[in-house]
Amino acid sequence: QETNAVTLVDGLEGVFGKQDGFRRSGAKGVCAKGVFTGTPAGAALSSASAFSGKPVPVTLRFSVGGGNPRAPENAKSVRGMAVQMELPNNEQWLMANISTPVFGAATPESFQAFLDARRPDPATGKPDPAKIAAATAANPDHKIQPDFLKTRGVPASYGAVNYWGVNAFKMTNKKGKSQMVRWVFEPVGGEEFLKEENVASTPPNFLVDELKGRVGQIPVNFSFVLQLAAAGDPTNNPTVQWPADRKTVVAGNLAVTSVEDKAVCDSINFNPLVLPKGVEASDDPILLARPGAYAVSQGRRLSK
Ligand code: HEM
Repeated sequence: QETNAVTLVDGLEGVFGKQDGFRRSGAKGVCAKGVFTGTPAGAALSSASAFSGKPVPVTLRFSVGGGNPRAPENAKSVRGMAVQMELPNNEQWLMANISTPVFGAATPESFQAFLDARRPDPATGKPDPAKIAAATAANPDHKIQPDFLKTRGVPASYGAVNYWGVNAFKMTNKKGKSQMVRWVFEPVGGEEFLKEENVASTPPNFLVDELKGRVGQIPVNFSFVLQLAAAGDPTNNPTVQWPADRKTVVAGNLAVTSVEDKAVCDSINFNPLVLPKGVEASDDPILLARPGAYAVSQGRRLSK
């Protein structure tokens, strides 16, 4: 069977159920506003106006990975931060970043197999462990993201965890020089995780109030860090990290300034291929599969 935008969203609905009105992934979340300010080091890599040094208004959406609108937040699951920058000349830069440096599958076909194996068995209402084991054996890339999550705690705040872009992108500067990059938003105050002994007693819905409190009390800032590929680093596999010693550049700062009503984000589809001049997609098949699936999900959630 062919894998496409519809089969992928059907796969998400198969795992999480049809949750009318909610995103088919990142279903549980909260909207926010902020300001992005680029650095000269960013401008040296990309001609994008985001790096002009002038403050850029942004709409943000923080979320919990997956299609469950009631997902518990005291769990070692994926957190998301989606970003919509409003740039001059009607340009936008949209991103949807996650709290792991890798994705759960290397290709759309492998992600389809990951989802299909986790669809609950109608007889038991639960996924069949044998099907999951068979899918993992056939697709060893399924192990990489869960293995990473096991090495981390439960994020203590939407405002204090790293958010990686995961997919590779191409940046081109004013001189026409191009460089493949990956990015990560790193909280300026460092990452914060719940103490193991406090996880069980932490309420399953603490993240929105925590973020409101944090934004009201302290600056909530992230550094926007670019990792520069060297020759031969793969740009088409979101489960393979580049070596940790690759050069990094602080290309900007993101300040989260307010928490907003859900409605502010409902109409936004954080299509990661809406890019400004100076930034282009890589050949990563997962990246290229995302816009179609997001559009199918958006159509379904806005119509029902
Ligand atoms: C083929 C692979 C993927 C598929 C099929 C997929 C599918 C989806 C869908 C259907 C949505 C809901 C969109 C909406 O209703 O507006 C979504 C949201 C999201 N995805 Fe993906 N995704 C994929 C890969 C990724 C990757 C690689 C990342 C991270 C780099 C990512 C991060 C996110 C985030 C953070 C959200 C929530 C965005 C928001 O707040 O609106 N996804 N994804």
